[in-house]
Amino acid sequence: MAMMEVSNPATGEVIEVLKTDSENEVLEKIRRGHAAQSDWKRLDAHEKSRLLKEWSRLVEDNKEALANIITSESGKPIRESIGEVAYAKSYIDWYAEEAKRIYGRTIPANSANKEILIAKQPVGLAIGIAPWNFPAAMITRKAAPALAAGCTFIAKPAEETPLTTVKLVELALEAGIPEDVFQYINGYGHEIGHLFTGSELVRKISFTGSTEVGKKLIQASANTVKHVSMELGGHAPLIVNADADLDFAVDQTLAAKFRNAGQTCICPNRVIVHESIEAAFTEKLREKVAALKMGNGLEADTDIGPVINEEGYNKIYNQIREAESKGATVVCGNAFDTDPEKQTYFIEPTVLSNVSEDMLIMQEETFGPVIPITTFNSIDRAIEIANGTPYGLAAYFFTNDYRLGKYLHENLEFGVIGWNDGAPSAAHAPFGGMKESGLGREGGIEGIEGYLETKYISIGNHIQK
Ligand SMILES: NC(=O)c1ccc[n+]([C@@H]2O[C@H](COP(=O)([O-])OP(=O)(O)OC[C@H]3O[C@@H](n4cnc5c(N)ncnc54)[C@H](O)[C@@H]3O)[C@@H](O)[C@H]2O)c1
Ligand SMILES: N[C@@H](CC=O)C(=O)O
Repeated sequence: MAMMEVSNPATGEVIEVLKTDSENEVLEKIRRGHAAQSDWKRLDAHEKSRLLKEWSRLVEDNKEALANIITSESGKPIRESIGEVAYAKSYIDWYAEEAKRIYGRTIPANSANKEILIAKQPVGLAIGIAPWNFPAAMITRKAAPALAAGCTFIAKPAEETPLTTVKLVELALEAGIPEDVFQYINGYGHEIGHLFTGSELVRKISFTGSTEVGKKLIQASANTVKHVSMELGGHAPLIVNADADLDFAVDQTLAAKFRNAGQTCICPNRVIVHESIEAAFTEKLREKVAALKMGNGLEADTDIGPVINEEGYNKIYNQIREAESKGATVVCGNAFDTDPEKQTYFIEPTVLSNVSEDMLIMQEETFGPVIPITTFNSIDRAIEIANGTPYGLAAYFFTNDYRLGKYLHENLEFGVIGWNDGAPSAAHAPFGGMKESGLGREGGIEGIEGYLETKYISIGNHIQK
């Protein structure tokens, strides 16, 4: 029997040892999820809605416990984990309502004795594969619309953070959602992924994670032509124009960048500031960044926790060192506190200036607490830098000029835009990326569409008077 150790990235302590599902157990859960599909699909929409609302109530009642689990297994500061539970719950609340709003329509036919009706049906068993950086919200953002649409659902959490999913599923079952309707599978994605993509019983894969794994899943899903939605990596630009409200832009940059120690898919990774305000912006940012407290997320005053693991740490470390070797200036930070024996990896929040586009940090997703600052002197140049990436998830800009804002919005190739807003995510809005950042949208009315088939019936031979 294979076991999986879950440890706290801030202390290295093992929190729990979980059994992983064997190949047969994975296939059995898929079979059970598929078998439960027809009853769940038939359950009336108001009852599905009620069950989701009950799940939401239990999540609220258990928010401290859930937040503690999130912080213990991911290292995220506890304040942020409380925020993540509220964010995760907001998806359940939204889709509890949307369950009752899966509408069809009628189309005028091209003959008097015909009628065309359009209906929506659940796609079938869906598997939701989630990353470690938002272990609660990335599960509810998939499970809630799937269940609301009438799909049975299996959650596959990241190997670093399975305990949040275990608790969320326990609460869902306590709420009355039948156990074969909502299951989880525990295991290493690269070992069991082929069982999901290879099964004809799985009709949809909803994945959030790296672009590299997302591409593999799209390819492997082609054989059985599954529905896929892909929320993949990002490399968000943040543009600050000369007319921006500087203090506001600095505060929003700080909040957007250092959430979860910079390990958020929509964290600004490339700060592009008008050359006339670079010195003032950088100095204000330096002051605030230097005041952030790094430490164990379970301590209430921690602002920045550790990065998740050695691989993440090495990537960030190399990006900083490579930028320095090519002439970047360290404005603040650049200290490392690691204990490879305990597997704890802390990186002090760092700001780099004099950054150029040939540096790795401007080309690869960072997923860490580092802000590289570069400058522009014309808005088209800022757009060129911003769009110069295969990623297209989120972009931010700060300007009070309406016409400029509209121009930026039209020309930035990103699915989520924050205009004078460093926190654009919301359960009621369609989150997702362009280019290599993904396919499909999660949240909003769009977020349930990916779990629905569109079917039409053309009815002929009406009685003619
Ligand atoms: N676009 C978004 O909404 C969004 C949100 C959060 C994170 N992310 C991205 O996620 C990445 C960080 O998360 P990560 O390191 O956990 O990503 P990852 O791709 O390594 O893993 C994500 C999940 O995929 C599973 N997995 C890995 N290989 C698999 C395979 N071959 N088949 C099936 N499943 C497999 C893992 O077990 C994990 O559950 C970053 O690139 C980040 O930008 C994107
Ligand atoms: N931070 C994202 C998720 C990706 O990391 C969100 O705001 O939903």
